[in-house]
Amino acid sequence: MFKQYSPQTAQETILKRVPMDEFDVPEKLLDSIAALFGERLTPDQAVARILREVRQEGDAALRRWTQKLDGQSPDSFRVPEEDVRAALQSLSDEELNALQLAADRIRRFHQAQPVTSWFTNALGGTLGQFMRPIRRVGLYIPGGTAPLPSSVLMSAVIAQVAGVKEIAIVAPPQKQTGTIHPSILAAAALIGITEVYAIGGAQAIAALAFGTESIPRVDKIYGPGNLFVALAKRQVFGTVGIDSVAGPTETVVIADESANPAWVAADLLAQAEHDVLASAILLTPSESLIKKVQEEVVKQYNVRDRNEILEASLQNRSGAVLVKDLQQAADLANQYAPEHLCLSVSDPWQLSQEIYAAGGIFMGENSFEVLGDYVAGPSHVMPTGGSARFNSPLNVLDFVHVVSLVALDPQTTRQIAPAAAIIAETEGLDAHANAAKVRL
Ligand SMILES: NC(=O)c1ccc[n+]([C@@H]2O[C@H](COP(=O)([O-])OP(=O)(O)OC[C@H]3O[C@@H](n4cnc5c(N)ncnc54)[C@H](O)[C@@H]3O)[C@@H](O)[C@H]2O)c1
Ligand SMILES: N[C@H](CO)Cc1c[nH]c[nH+]1
Ligand SMILES: [Zn+2]
Repeated sequence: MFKQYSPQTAQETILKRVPMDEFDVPEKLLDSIAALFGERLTPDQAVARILREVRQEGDAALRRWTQKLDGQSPDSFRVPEEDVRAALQSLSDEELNALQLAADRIRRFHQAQPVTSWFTNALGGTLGQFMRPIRRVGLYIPGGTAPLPSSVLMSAVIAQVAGVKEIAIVAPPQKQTGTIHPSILAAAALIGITEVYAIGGAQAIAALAFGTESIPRVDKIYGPGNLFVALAKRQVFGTVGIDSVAGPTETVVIADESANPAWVAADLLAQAEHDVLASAILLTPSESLIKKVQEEVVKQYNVRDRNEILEASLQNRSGAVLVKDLQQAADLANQYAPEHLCLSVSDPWQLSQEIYAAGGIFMGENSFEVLGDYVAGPSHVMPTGGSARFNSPLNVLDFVHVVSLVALDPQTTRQIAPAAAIIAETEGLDAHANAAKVRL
């Protein structure tokens, strides 16, 4: 169930990075797409069709796809504000306290992030950069396999820290109740957000990107989601901003003999339960640790009711790789650029010096990854699919943008305008040159 690989076979299989639209999608998922769309389409093609239809037809297409994919035909997508607030009653004090603790830690962590406007007088007059919050943002909250109220906090609190004025949340309606899971609504209410829409998947991303009769479009879309959500975000980029591609969860654990095999197995299983396309990979120079982890995986496998998902994700994109040494483990991890990288080794600080491509590094067994999912402080919305080579976990900078400020004094203007005129003439742009010369 949790196979062993050599570094070479791992690189050809579980560690191989392919663009998201070329994912080796399980046959069962392709069959479900064919049944839903009436023809055999790749996930990327299916997403393109949903986006096109919502863009052209607005709410009508949104309703049609919500019916097809989530089995609901709502009169209105907006969850009434009183229902959002009332959801707080659905949680126990214990649950509310845990969410409050998480929200407080996420807020304090992000308030410590330096994000400041700055100015200089060194170039004549004043030049600088204003940091301005993005005006209206849309946050996707996953809810297909499991409702994730933690994702509300892991994105919305950061938007609040950045000073975003309008925050809209979308999450899929539950098949059983026809509306969003109350824990998601309660997490929104807990931090004072009440603009919530019960739509999910690619159709929700389309609504946020293009706007519909009932959903005003946003300036930038954030948040994690399954393959359909991630592909949709990628396809609408340009029409709106997106944070990053935060698709199916990935965890790499680098472990040595000092690691506790039961804990390593628990951490791998935890992330494998997210999605049939999730990946959970162990890199270790210890064959005996692999054996023990494999035994533990089997022992701990019966985690609640997620066996079907676990089985698929452990088969598809997961496994243990027997490496030569920890340096080779670090090299493979850097090539793969996982969302989460857990260092269950005797000296994680030393090994961390070798790592340059990962969404987040979890140092040693006290800092296990599930704490990062919920309460540590940094956002759990992290880049996947290899995009951790160039993207970052969600943070305050994602919710602001730079506006340049040019306020020159007359003396500097006179001094630099001739150079502007010369460059304009070099470019053959006479009107530009003229605009500089008429000042001289
Ligand atoms: N990278 C991160 O930071 C991060 C964080 C949290 C969660 N995640 C990931 O988020 C994902 C959550 O996925 P989920 O499925 O539970 O919820 P989801 O809300 O992302 O997706 C559910 C929606 O997918 C659409 N959908 C389902 N099957 C479809 C099909 N065959 N064709 C077209 N659309 C279809 C439906 O509209 C449904 O509403 C997981 O992959 C998890 O690993 C990632
Ligand atoms: N592991 C996910 C990030 O990839 C975040 C999450 C939410 N709830 C549980 N886990
Ligand atoms: Zn998780």
